[in-house]
Amino acid sequence: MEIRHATNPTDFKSYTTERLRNDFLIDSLFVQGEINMTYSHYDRVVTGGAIPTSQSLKLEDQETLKTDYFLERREVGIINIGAEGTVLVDGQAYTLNKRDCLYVGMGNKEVLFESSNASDPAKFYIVSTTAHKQYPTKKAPIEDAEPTHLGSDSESNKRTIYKYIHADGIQSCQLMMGMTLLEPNNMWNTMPAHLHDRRMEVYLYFDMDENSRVFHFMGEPKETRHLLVKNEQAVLSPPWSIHSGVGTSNYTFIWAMAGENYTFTDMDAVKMEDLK
Ligand SMILES: O=C[C@H](O)[C@@H](O)CC(=O)C(=O)O
Ligand SMILES: [Zn+2]
Repeated sequence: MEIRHATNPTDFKSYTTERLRNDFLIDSLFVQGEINMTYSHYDRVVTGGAIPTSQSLKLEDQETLKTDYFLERREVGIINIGAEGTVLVDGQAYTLNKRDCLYVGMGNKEVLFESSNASDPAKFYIVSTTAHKQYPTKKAPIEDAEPTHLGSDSESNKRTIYKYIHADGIQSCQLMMGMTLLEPNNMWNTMPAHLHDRRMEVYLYFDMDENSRVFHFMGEPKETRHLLVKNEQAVLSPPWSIHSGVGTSNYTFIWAMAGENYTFTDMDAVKMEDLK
């Protein structure tokens, strides 16, 4: 598992493009036949991708976690962004179609990923956080997620936020997870921007063409930077950073949060005049 250390906003000001990408961009999550994970020291969030083909893939990394099994002291949210697949949780099978979410609680010893068709595999996006008690394993298709309609055509940010794992949905210790779908011809997310110094966040951008890019904006409001993000790449957002993006064409993204509180609406809006 790759380790990403935390940084502070003062040092961040001097970072080059290369340093920004090394620290905050997760550029190869999804590789056929592999499970790839990145461990961030922001709230100890593990971000991963798994594309099982002919063989199943197992959620594990004892060497990094030094626990007997992955979910000994953790919980995990899984969203399939590929074709149909199955997650086996201690032998219990959960079939996930594209955009279905599965929460697996602390204490489950074995989590296996499988694709229904090796030539058209599932793509499991994984976000795991530390946990202190077991909540029930639960599956939710996007239809069961709570929708919030935001934005407008005139601002090019008309979109729907679907919350899967949150206070009024699938219960967890600290993980919050959902998906934001932009309406066709709408390219902006999360603008006006916000902060929540109580929680870090991870964005996964997907459903993009090979040559499309998202300009993802980060940094303190008065000191912004950007990352060029391709299809199926993720960005780690420090608690002190804005997290907003604009695409060269349409895209979808999954957001996940962890930290001090469990209040989705706890966001400090950034005034346009304060953005630099
Ligand atoms: O803290 C919450 C997260 O940044 C996202 O939910 C924002 C988002 O999906 C959007 O505005 O489209
Ligand atoms: Zn946010």
